[in-house]
Amino acid sequence: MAYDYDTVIIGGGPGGLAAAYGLNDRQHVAIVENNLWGGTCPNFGCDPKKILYGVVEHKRLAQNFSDKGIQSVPDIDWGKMMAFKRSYTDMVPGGTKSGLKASNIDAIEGSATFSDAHTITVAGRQITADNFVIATGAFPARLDIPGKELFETSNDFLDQRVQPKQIAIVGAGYVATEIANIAVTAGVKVDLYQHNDRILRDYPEAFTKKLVAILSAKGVNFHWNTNVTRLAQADRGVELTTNQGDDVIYEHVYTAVGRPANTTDLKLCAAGVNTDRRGAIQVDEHMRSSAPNIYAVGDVVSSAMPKLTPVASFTGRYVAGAILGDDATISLPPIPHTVFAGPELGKVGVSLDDAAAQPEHFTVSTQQVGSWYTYMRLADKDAMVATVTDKKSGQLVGATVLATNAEELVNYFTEIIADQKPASMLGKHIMVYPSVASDLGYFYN
Ligand SMILES: Cc1cc2nc3c(=O)[nH]c(=O)nc-3n(C[C@H](O)[C@H](O)[C@H](O)COP(=O)(O)OP(=O)(O)OC[C@H]3O[C@@H](n4cnc5c(N)ncnc54)[C@H](O)[C@@H]3O)c2cc1C
Ligand SMILES: NC(=O)c1ccc[n+]([C@@H]2O[C@H](COP(=O)([O-])OP(=O)(O)OC[C@H]3O[C@@H](n4cnc5c(N)ncnc54)[C@H](O)[C@@H]3O)[C@@H](O)[C@H]2O)c1
Repeated sequence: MAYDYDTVIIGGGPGGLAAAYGLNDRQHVAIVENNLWGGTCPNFGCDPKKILYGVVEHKRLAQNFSDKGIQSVPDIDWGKMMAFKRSYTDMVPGGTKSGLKASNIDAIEGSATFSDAHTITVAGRQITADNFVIATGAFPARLDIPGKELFETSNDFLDQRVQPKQIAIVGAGYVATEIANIAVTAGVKVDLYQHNDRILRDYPEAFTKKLVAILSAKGVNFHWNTNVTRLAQADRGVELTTNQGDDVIYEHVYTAVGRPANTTDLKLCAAGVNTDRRGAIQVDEHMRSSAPNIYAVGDVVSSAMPKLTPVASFTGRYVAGAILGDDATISLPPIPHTVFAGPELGKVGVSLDDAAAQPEHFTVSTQQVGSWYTYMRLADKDAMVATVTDKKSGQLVGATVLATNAEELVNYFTEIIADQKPASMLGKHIMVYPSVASDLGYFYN
């Protein structure tokens, strides 16, 4: 049977785009998007977040140097900071769409729903394809409480035109920590409500406790072991009630309690695509769903794979190869993570908790590096680095870093771990001195 396309991709974010650009040389390809071309990362995620982060980091660094030659700490002009962000984000959807056009990929606008495994409907038009790739990402969850429609999301925060005086954030994961840091550094009063007593549960507690102390010193007011039970519209904002008896009015209350897969409107059952109980698409080791011609990539997938842009792109490229006939199963390289929280907290490979639980296999070395030259000159007294080495092979297998520019050090560690180099190779090359890379040798010698 002749289909309209060889492959149609649903979702124009990093995962979908990587799949489309992996196929367009060899196949007739279309991609469907129901919001902004480019998806979450460049429009509502990583990129705008890091633009705002770059601005507020100047204030944090100036504060660190306030008794070291910097005479006045700058104020942040929120409106100009947001305009700077928009000077980037405003270009993203148009630029993405023209790139698709130039590459002969049909860019179709509207929401896709399946009517069978080879047919979708978009804006009333039926489109058929031999293969589909679902790359619809994730959406911000809201607690199921009275007034939940009053929650705003990280999308709203990243496009907040006027500087608020006082906001509440619910949750203490990646999104909450990063927007709390941007807001508080810019001069907003921030209350953060967390249902248990820690932030960033996937990071070691010794590191997250330090980060909590740093964020508290900046002014973030943590409400631990507190459940938000109700939101209500008030004259001057939103009234937030908790099980601890708090009753406070905020200009904005942001939800940051996780991002479930975005599948509710796809009518997946019509195509025979199975999901887990949270709606994420189940795939095999070829990223293929329960319908053999339908694949899934990126944040929409049900798996332990981290929900990050480079992972979405990696899985998109992998699926393009699988559709073109490569039958190798997917194998992910070590995946680095970083929370941009002023300073950064990053990690890669074997976690400190897993290493500590297997002392016969791993050596953990934790170093307070605030007095090292690199961090001393950045006035980063809290800097801390832990490495995990495999006892038998001597290879570096994991690292966790809390420091200014941690993401750069984590990237170096990622290369060394991915290349399966012995830890003793760290620092064997000549690096620019002084730099983050020129410290590598010190972690082992
Ligand atoms: C505030 C924030 C900060 C982040 N920061 C980082 C970071 O620093 N580093 C990092 O690696 N990751 C970060 N992430 C995560 C990153 O943005 C995601 O992992 C990445 O965007 C996932 O890509 P994706 O292609 O799977 O999904 P998405 O980028 O979400 O793209 C999915 C697309 O599908 C579209 N869509 C959905 N349903 C349909 C439908 N039925 N029909 C047509 N189109 C549809 C959506 O509109 C969307 O454009 C951040 C996320 C957030 C929210
Ligand atoms: N720098 C980055 O790489 C970056 C930045 C932002 C987002 N992301 C990605 O987006 C994903 C989603 O981020 P997120 O912060 O929304 O999720 P998250 O999983 O990181 O954090 C969710 C938070 O909500 C809390 N929570 C969960 N259920 C709750 C409930 N019922 N009541 C109250 N609190 C509850 C959790 O304890 C946790 O603190 C991340 O896992 C990450 O993959 C990455």
